[in-house]
Amino acid sequence: MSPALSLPVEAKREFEERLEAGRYQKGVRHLCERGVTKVPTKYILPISDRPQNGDDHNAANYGLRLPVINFAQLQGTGRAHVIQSLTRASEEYGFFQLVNHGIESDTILNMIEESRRFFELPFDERAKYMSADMRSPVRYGTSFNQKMDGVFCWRDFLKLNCHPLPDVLPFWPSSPLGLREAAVTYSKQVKFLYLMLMEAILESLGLVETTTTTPHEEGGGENGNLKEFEDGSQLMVVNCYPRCPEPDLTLGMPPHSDYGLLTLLLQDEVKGLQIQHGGRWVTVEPIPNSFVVNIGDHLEIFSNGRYKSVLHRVVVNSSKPRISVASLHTRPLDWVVRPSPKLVTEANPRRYKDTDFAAFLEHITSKEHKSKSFVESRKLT
Ligand SMILES: O=C(O)CCC(=O)C(=O)O
Ligand SMILES: [Fe+2]
Repeated sequence: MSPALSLPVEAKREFEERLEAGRYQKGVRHLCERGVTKVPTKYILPISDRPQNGDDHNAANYGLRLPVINFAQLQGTGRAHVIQSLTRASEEYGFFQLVNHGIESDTILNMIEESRRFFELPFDERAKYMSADMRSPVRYGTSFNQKMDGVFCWRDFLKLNCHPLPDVLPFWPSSPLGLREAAVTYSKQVKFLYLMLMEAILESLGLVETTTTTPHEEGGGENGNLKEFEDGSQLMVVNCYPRCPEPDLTLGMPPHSDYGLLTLLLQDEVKGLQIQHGGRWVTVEPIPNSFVVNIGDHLEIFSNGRYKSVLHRVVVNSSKPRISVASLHTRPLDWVVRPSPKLVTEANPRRYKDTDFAAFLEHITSKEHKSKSFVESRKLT
Protein backbone atom coordinates (compact mmCIF):
# COMPACT_ATOMS: atom_id res chain seq x y z
CA MET A 1 0.00 0.00 0.00
CA SER A 2 1.35 3.44 -0.83
CA PRO A 3 2.37 5.64 2.15
CA ALA A 4 -0.16 8.30 1.06
CA LEU A 5 -2.94 5.85 1.91
CA SER A 6 -1.96 5.02 5.48
CA LEU A 7 -4.40 6.43 8.04
CA PRO A 8 -3.60 10.11 8.55
CA VAL A 9 -3.28 9.81 12.34
CA GLU A 10 -1.89 13.28 13.00
CA ALA A 11 -4.48 14.98 10.83
CA LYS A 12 -7.28 12.97 12.42
CA ARG A 13 -6.17 13.83 15.95
CA GLU A 14 -5.91 17.52 15.10
CA PHE A 15 -9.36 17.39 13.57
CA GLU A 16 -10.87 15.66 16.60
CA GLU A 17 -9.33 18.17 18.95
CA ARG A 18 -10.82 21.03 17.00
CA LEU A 19 -14.18 19.33 16.91
CA GLU A 20 -13.96 18.95 20.66
CA ALA A 21 -13.07 22.61 20.99
CA GLY A 22 -16.23 23.49 19.11
CA ARG A 23 -14.38 24.98 16.16
CA TYR A 24 -15.72 22.37 13.79
CA GLN A 25 -19.43 22.03 13.18
CA LYS A 26 -21.26 18.76 13.19
CA GLY A 27 -23.00 19.53 9.95
CA VAL A 28 -26.44 20.25 8.62
CA ARG A 29 -28.01 16.81 9.02
CA HIS A 30 -27.17 17.03 12.68
CA LEU A 31 -28.85 20.45 12.88
CA CYS A 32 -31.94 19.10 11.13
CA GLU A 33 -32.11 16.07 13.41
CA ARG A 34 -32.24 18.51 16.30
CA GLY A 35 -35.26 20.16 14.69
CA VAL A 36 -33.74 23.50 13.70
CA THR A 37 -36.41 25.90 12.40
CA LYS A 38 -34.16 28.84 11.49
CA VAL A 39 -30.88 28.94 9.65
CA PRO A 40 -28.13 29.61 12.23
CA THR A 41 -26.13 32.83 11.70
CA LYS A 42 -23.06 30.83 10.61
CA TYR A 43 -24.95 29.86 7.44
CA ILE A 44 -26.45 33.22 6.50
CA LEU A 45 -24.86 34.73 3.39
CA PRO A 46 -24.47 38.47 2.82
CA ILE A 47 -27.41 39.71 0.71
CA SER A 48 -25.29 40.04 -2.45
CA ASP A 49 -24.34 36.33 -2.34
CA ARG A 50 -27.83 34.95 -1.67
CA PRO A 51 -29.41 32.69 -4.27
CA GLN A 52 -32.21 35.00 -5.37
CA ASN A 53 -29.78 37.80 -6.10
CA GLY A 54 -29.38 38.15 -9.89
CA ASP A 55 -30.75 34.67 -10.25
CA ASP A 56 -33.22 33.06 -12.57
CA HIS A 57 -34.44 30.02 -10.67
CA ASN A 58 -35.71 28.21 -13.69
CA ALA A 59 -33.59 27.54 -16.75
CA ALA A 60 -36.73 26.90 -18.77
CA ASN A 61 -37.80 30.54 -18.23
CA TYR A 62 -34.43 31.69 -19.41
CA GLY A 63 -34.51 29.32 -22.36
CA LEU A 64 -31.40 27.38 -21.45
CA ARG A 65 -31.29 23.74 -22.30
CA LEU A 66 -27.97 22.09 -21.68
CA PRO A 67 -26.64 20.30 -24.76
CA VAL A 68 -27.50 16.59 -24.68
CA ILE A 69 -24.85 14.06 -25.69
CA ASN A 70 -26.08 10.63 -26.67
CA PHE A 71 -23.41 8.21 -25.47
CA ALA A 72 -24.73 5.30 -27.54
CA GLN A 73 -24.34 7.34 -30.72
CA LEU A 74 -20.78 8.17 -29.78
CA GLN A 75 -20.00 4.48 -30.06
CA GLY A 76 -21.54 4.09 -33.50
CA THR A 77 -21.78 5.67 -36.92
CA GLY A 78 -23.05 8.97 -35.49
CA ARG A 79 -19.70 9.56 -33.73
CA ALA A 80 -18.48 12.46 -35.89
CA HIS A 81 -21.72 14.36 -35.36
CA VAL A 82 -21.69 13.74 -31.58
CA ILE A 83 -18.09 14.92 -31.40
CA GLN A 84 -19.13 18.19 -33.01
CA SER A 85 -21.83 18.64 -30.37
CA LEU A 86 -19.28 17.83 -27.68
CA THR A 87 -16.99 20.57 -28.98
CA ARG A 88 -19.78 23.11 -28.98
CA ALA A 89 -20.96 22.13 -25.49
CA SER A 90 -17.44 22.29 -24.06
CA GLU A 91 -16.71 25.67 -25.63
CA GLU A 92 -20.01 27.42 -24.97
CA TYR A 93 -21.35 25.87 -21.76
CA GLY A 94 -18.58 23.84 -20.13
CA PHE A 95 -21.46 21.46 -19.33
CA PHE A 96 -23.63 18.85 -21.02
CA GLN A 97 -26.08 16.11 -20.09
CA LEU A 98 -25.16 12.54 -20.99
CA VAL A 99 -27.98 10.16 -21.94
CA ASN A 100 -28.04 6.53 -23.13
CA HIS A 101 -24.89 5.92 -21.12
CA GLY A 102 -25.53 2.22 -20.59
CA ILE A 103 -25.14 2.14 -16.79
CA GLU A 104 -27.95 0.03 -15.38
CA SER A 105 -30.53 1.85 -13.32
CA ASP A 106 -30.01 -0.61 -10.41
CA THR A 107 -26.37 0.46 -10.15
CA ILE A 108 -27.46 4.09 -9.98
CA LEU A 109 -30.36 3.53 -7.58
CA ASN A 110 -28.16 1.45 -5.25
CA MET A 111 -25.52 4.16 -5.15
CA ILE A 112 -28.07 6.84 -4.25
CA GLU A 113 -29.87 4.59 -1.75
CA GLU A 114 -26.72 3.45 0.10
CA SER A 115 -25.51 7.07 0.22
CA ARG A 116 -28.82 8.13 1.72
CA ARG A 117 -28.46 5.38 4.35
CA PHE A 118 -24.96 6.54 5.21
CA PHE A 119 -26.20 10.05 6.02
CA GLU A 120 -29.00 8.56 8.10
CA LEU A 121 -26.50 6.82 10.42
CA PRO A 122 -26.09 8.28 13.91
CA PHE A 123 -23.67 11.22 13.93
CA ASP A 124 -21.01 9.33 15.95
CA GLU A 125 -20.89 6.64 13.29
CA ARG A 126 -20.46 9.19 10.48
CA ALA A 127 -17.92 11.16 12.51
CA LYS A 128 -15.50 8.21 12.46
CA TYR A 129 -14.67 9.23 8.91
CA MET A 130 -13.91 12.88 9.57
CA SER A 131 -10.50 13.92 8.36
CA ALA A 132 -8.79 17.15 7.44
CA ASP A 133 -6.35 15.34 5.15
CA MET A 134 -7.14 16.00 1.46
CA ARG A 135 -5.40 12.74 0.44
CA SER A 136 -7.29 10.51 2.85
CA PRO A 137 -9.12 7.56 1.22
CA VAL A 138 -12.31 8.64 2.99
CA ARG A 139 -13.45 12.02 4.28
CA TYR A 140 -16.73 12.93 5.93
CA GLY A 141 -17.47 16.56 6.61
CA THR A 142 -19.70 19.55 6.16
CA SER A 143 -19.77 22.86 4.26
CA PHE A 144 -17.25 23.47 1.45
CA ASN A 145 -13.85 24.11 2.98
CA GLN A 146 -14.38 24.34 6.73
CA LYS A 147 -11.01 25.83 7.54
CA MET A 148 -11.60 28.75 5.19
CA ASP A 149 -15.38 29.21 4.93
CA GLY A 150 -16.49 32.50 6.48
CA VAL A 151 -20.09 31.43 6.00
CA PHE A 152 -20.94 27.74 6.04
CA CYS A 153 -23.00 26.07 3.37
CA TRP A 154 -25.96 23.73 3.76
CA ARG A 155 -24.24 20.52 2.77
CA ASP A 156 -22.66 17.46 4.37
CA PHE A 157 -20.41 15.24 2.28
CA LEU A 158 -18.68 11.90 2.08
CA LYS A 159 -15.61 11.79 -0.18
CA LEU A 160 -14.37 8.44 -1.37
CA ASN A 161 -11.02 8.26 -3.04
CA CYS A 162 -11.41 5.48 -5.62
CA HIS A 163 -7.83 4.94 -6.71
CA PRO A 164 -6.24 2.43 -6.44
CA LEU A 165 -9.44 0.59 -5.69
CA PRO A 166 -8.27 -2.54 -3.85
CA ASP A 167 -6.06 -0.45 -1.54
CA VAL A 168 -8.61 2.19 -0.60
CA LEU A 169 -11.52 -0.16 -0.06
CA PRO A 170 -10.77 -1.22 3.56
CA PHE A 171 -10.86 2.46 4.58
CA TRP A 172 -14.33 3.12 3.15
CA PRO A 173 -17.28 3.05 5.58
CA SER A 174 -18.27 -0.48 6.62
CA SER A 175 -21.76 0.78 7.40
CA PRO A 176 -24.34 0.76 5.86
CA LEU A 177 -23.57 -2.78 4.82
CA GLY A 178 -24.21 -2.30 1.10
CA LEU A 179 -22.26 0.96 0.63
CA ARG A 180 -18.87 -0.44 -0.35
CA GLU A 181 -20.28 -2.82 -2.93
CA ALA A 182 -22.59 -0.19 -4.41
CA ALA A 183 -19.78 2.37 -4.58
CA VAL A 184 -17.30 -0.07 -6.16
CA THR A 185 -19.74 -1.12 -8.89
CA TYR A 186 -20.78 2.45 -9.54
CA SER A 187 -17.27 3.93 -9.54
CA LYS A 188 -15.93 1.32 -12.00
CA GLN A 189 -18.74 1.97 -14.46
CA VAL A 190 -18.43 5.74 -14.20
CA LYS A 191 -14.68 5.43 -14.76
CA PHE A 192 -15.38 3.60 -18.01
CA LEU A 193 -17.71 6.39 -19.15
CA TYR A 194 -15.06 8.96 -18.23
CA LEU A 195 -12.44 7.17 -20.32
CA MET A 196 -14.73 6.97 -23.32
CA LEU A 197 -15.64 10.64 -22.97
CA MET A 198 -12.03 11.66 -22.52
CA GLU A 199 -11.13 9.84 -25.68
CA ALA A 200 -13.87 11.66 -27.58
CA ILE A 201 -12.75 14.97 -26.10
CA LEU A 202 -9.15 14.42 -27.17
CA GLU A 203 -10.48 13.65 -30.62
CA SER A 204 -12.60 16.80 -30.57
CA LEU A 205 -9.47 18.83 -29.75
CA GLY A 206 -7.70 17.29 -32.73
CA LEU A 207 -5.21 15.47 -30.49
CA VAL A 208 -5.89 11.97 -31.80
CA GLU A 209 -6.95 10.53 -35.12
CA THR A 210 -10.67 10.31 -35.75
CA THR A 211 -11.84 6.80 -34.99
CA THR A 212 -14.90 5.21 -36.49
CA THR A 213 -15.18 1.77 -34.88
CA THR A 214 -14.51 0.40 -31.39
CA PRO A 215 -12.79 3.62 -30.41
CA HIS A 216 -11.61 2.37 -27.02
CA GLU A 217 -9.52 -0.34 -28.65
CA GLU A 218 -7.76 2.19 -30.79
CA GLY A 219 -6.52 4.17 -27.82
CA GLY A 220 -6.04 7.89 -27.56
CA GLY A 221 -4.54 10.36 -25.14
CA GLU A 222 -2.02 13.10 -25.02
CA ASN A 223 0.63 10.80 -26.44
CA GLY A 224 -1.77 8.60 -28.32
CA ASN A 225 -2.43 6.30 -25.38
CA LEU A 226 -5.63 6.22 -23.33
CA LYS A 227 -3.76 4.17 -20.72
CA GLU A 228 -2.29 7.42 -19.42
CA PHE A 229 -5.78 8.34 -18.27
CA GLU A 230 -6.71 4.91 -16.89
CA ASP A 231 -4.28 5.19 -14.04
CA GLY A 232 -5.54 8.60 -12.93
CA SER A 233 -7.23 9.75 -9.74
CA GLN A 234 -10.97 9.41 -9.17
CA LEU A 235 -12.67 11.10 -6.26
CA MET A 236 -16.32 10.39 -5.56
CA VAL A 237 -18.06 13.17 -3.65
CA VAL A 238 -21.43 12.23 -2.19
CA ASN A 239 -23.32 15.42 -1.35
CA CYS A 240 -26.22 15.51 1.09
CA TYR A 241 -28.43 18.62 1.16
CA PRO A 242 -31.13 18.26 3.83
CA ARG A 243 -34.30 20.35 3.76
CA CYS A 244 -33.46 23.90 4.73
CA PRO A 245 -35.93 26.01 6.76
CA GLU A 246 -34.83 29.29 5.07
CA PRO A 247 -33.36 28.36 1.68
CA ASP A 248 -33.14 31.95 0.44
CA LEU A 249 -30.51 32.80 3.03
CA THR A 250 -27.92 30.19 2.21
CA LEU A 251 -26.47 27.88 -0.46
CA GLY A 252 -25.83 24.14 -0.62
CA MET A 253 -22.54 24.82 -2.33
CA PRO A 254 -20.97 28.20 -3.11
CA PRO A 255 -19.89 29.16 -6.64
CA HIS A 256 -16.91 27.00 -7.60
CA SER A 257 -15.34 25.23 -10.52
CA ASP A 258 -14.18 21.62 -10.31
CA TYR A 259 -10.58 20.60 -9.97
CA GLY A 260 -9.71 17.85 -12.47
CA LEU A 261 -10.37 17.02 -16.12
CA LEU A 262 -14.02 15.93 -16.09
CA THR A 263 -16.77 15.58 -13.48
CA LEU A 264 -19.67 13.17 -13.98
CA LEU A 265 -22.51 14.19 -11.71
CA LEU A 266 -25.45 12.07 -10.72
CA GLN A 267 -28.32 13.96 -9.17
CA ASP A 268 -31.57 12.54 -7.86
CA GLU A 269 -34.89 13.96 -9.10
CA VAL A 270 -34.63 17.08 -6.92
CA LYS A 271 -33.20 20.11 -8.70
CA GLY A 272 -30.62 22.41 -7.15
CA LEU A 273 -27.61 22.65 -9.46
CA GLN A 274 -27.16 26.03 -11.12
CA ILE A 275 -24.52 26.99 -13.63
CA GLN A 276 -23.26 30.37 -14.67
CA HIS A 277 -24.26 31.04 -18.25
CA GLY A 278 -24.53 34.34 -20.07
CA GLY A 279 -23.76 36.19 -16.83
CA ARG A 280 -26.71 34.62 -14.98
CA TRP A 281 -27.36 31.66 -12.71
CA VAL A 282 -29.55 29.08 -14.39
CA THR A 283 -30.94 25.86 -12.97
CA VAL A 284 -30.14 22.55 -14.62
CA GLU A 285 -33.32 20.53 -14.94
CA PRO A 286 -32.57 16.94 -13.98
CA ILE A 287 -33.17 14.48 -16.85
CA PRO A 288 -34.03 11.05 -15.38
CA ASN A 289 -31.28 8.48 -15.89
CA SER A 290 -28.69 10.94 -17.14
CA PHE A 291 -25.41 12.43 -15.98
CA VAL A 292 -24.46 16.07 -15.92
CA VAL A 293 -20.89 16.28 -17.17
CA ASN A 294 -18.66 19.30 -16.78
CA ILE A 295 -15.22 20.41 -17.86
CA GLY A 296 -12.85 20.84 -14.92
CA ASP A 297 -9.95 23.22 -14.35
CA HIS A 298 -7.38 20.74 -15.66
CA LEU A 299 -9.15 20.38 -18.97
CA GLU A 300 -9.45 24.15 -19.39
CA ILE A 301 -5.69 24.41 -18.82
CA PHE A 302 -4.86 21.36 -20.96
CA SER A 303 -6.97 22.73 -23.84
CA ASN A 304 -5.20 26.09 -23.43
CA GLY A 305 -8.51 27.81 -22.67
CA ARG A 306 -10.56 26.42 -25.54
CA TYR A 307 -12.83 24.41 -23.23
CA LYS A 308 -14.27 26.16 -20.19
CA SER A 309 -14.34 25.16 -16.55
CA VAL A 310 -17.55 26.94 -15.58
CA LEU A 311 -18.67 28.19 -12.17
CA HIS A 312 -21.58 26.36 -10.63
CA ARG A 313 -23.36 26.31 -7.27
CA VAL A 314 -26.19 24.53 -5.49
CA VAL A 315 -29.40 26.01 -4.11
CA VAL A 316 -31.36 24.23 -1.41
CA ASN A 317 -35.09 24.05 -0.72
CA SER A 318 -37.46 23.64 2.20
CA SER A 319 -39.48 20.70 0.90
CA LYS A 320 -37.18 17.93 -0.34
CA PRO A 321 -33.75 16.68 0.72
CA ARG A 322 -31.35 16.13 -2.16
CA ILE A 323 -28.46 13.73 -2.79
CA SER A 324 -25.88 14.02 -5.56
CA VAL A 325 -22.78 12.02 -6.41
CA ALA A 326 -20.00 13.84 -8.23
CA SER A 327 -17.20 11.75 -9.68
CA LEU A 328 -14.12 13.90 -10.31
CA HIS A 329 -11.49 12.47 -12.63
CA THR A 330 -8.00 13.55 -13.49
CA ARG A 331 -4.52 12.18 -14.14
CA PRO A 332 -2.43 10.95 -11.16
CA LEU A 333 -2.05 13.60 -8.46
CA ASP A 334 1.63 14.11 -9.30
CA TRP A 335 0.73 15.09 -12.88
CA VAL A 336 1.95 18.50 -13.92
CA VAL A 337 -0.92 20.08 -15.83
CA ARG A 338 -0.02 22.35 -18.71
CA PRO A 339 -1.51 23.30 -22.08
CA SER A 340 -1.05 20.54 -24.63
CA PRO A 341 1.91 21.62 -26.82
CA LYS A 342 -0.21 20.89 -29.90
CA LEU A 343 -2.75 23.52 -28.82
CA VAL A 344 -0.20 26.26 -28.26
CA THR A 345 0.46 28.21 -31.44
CA GLU A 346 1.65 31.64 -32.43
CA ALA A 347 -1.94 32.73 -32.87
CA ASN A 348 -2.96 31.11 -29.56
CA PRO A 349 0.00 31.41 -27.20
CA ARG A 350 0.25 29.56 -23.93
CA ARG A 351 -2.29 30.97 -21.46
CA TYR A 352 -1.65 29.07 -18.20
CA LYS A 353 1.18 28.37 -15.81
CA ASP A 354 2.28 24.83 -14.99
CA THR A 355 0.08 23.46 -12.23
CA ASP A 356 0.21 20.58 -9.78
CA PHE A 357 -1.69 19.30 -6.75
CA ALA A 358 0.57 21.25 -4.38
CA ALA A 359 -0.41 24.49 -6.18
CA PHE A 360 -4.06 23.56 -5.72
CA LEU A 361 -3.63 22.88 -1.99
CA GLU A 362 -1.82 26.17 -1.64
CA HIS A 363 -4.61 27.99 -3.45
CA ILE A 364 -7.47 26.63 -1.35
CA THR A 365 -5.71 27.49 1.87
CA SER A 366 -4.89 31.02 0.70
CA LYS A 367 -6.95 34.18 0.92
CA GLU A 368 -7.01 34.37 -2.88
CA HIS A 369 -9.42 31.44 -3.15
CA LYS A 370 -12.39 33.60 -2.18
CA SER A 371 -11.93 36.15 -4.92
CA LYS A 372 -10.49 33.96 -7.68
CA SER A 373 -11.20 30.41 -8.81
CA PHE A 374 -8.21 28.08 -9.00
CA VAL A 375 -8.12 28.18 -12.79
CA GLU A 376 -8.17 32.00 -12.77
CA SER A 377 -5.17 31.95 -10.46
CA ARG A 378 -3.25 29.84 -12.99
CA LYS A 379 -3.72 32.26 -15.89
CA LEU A 380 -0.64 33.97 -17.31
CA THR A 381 -1.30 37.65 -17.37
O1 LIG B 1 -24.82 18.70 -6.06
C1 LIG B 1 -24.64 19.19 -7.17
O2 LIG B 1 -25.53 19.28 -8.01
C2 LIG B 1 -23.28 19.73 -7.57
C3 LIG B 1 -22.15 19.17 -6.77
C4 LIG B 1 -20.84 19.77 -7.16
O3 LIG B 1 -20.77 20.75 -7.85
C5 LIG B 1 -19.59 19.14 -6.70
O4 LIG B 1 -19.64 18.16 -5.92
O5 LIG B 1 -18.51 19.63 -7.10
FE1 LIG C 1 -18.75 21.05 -8.56
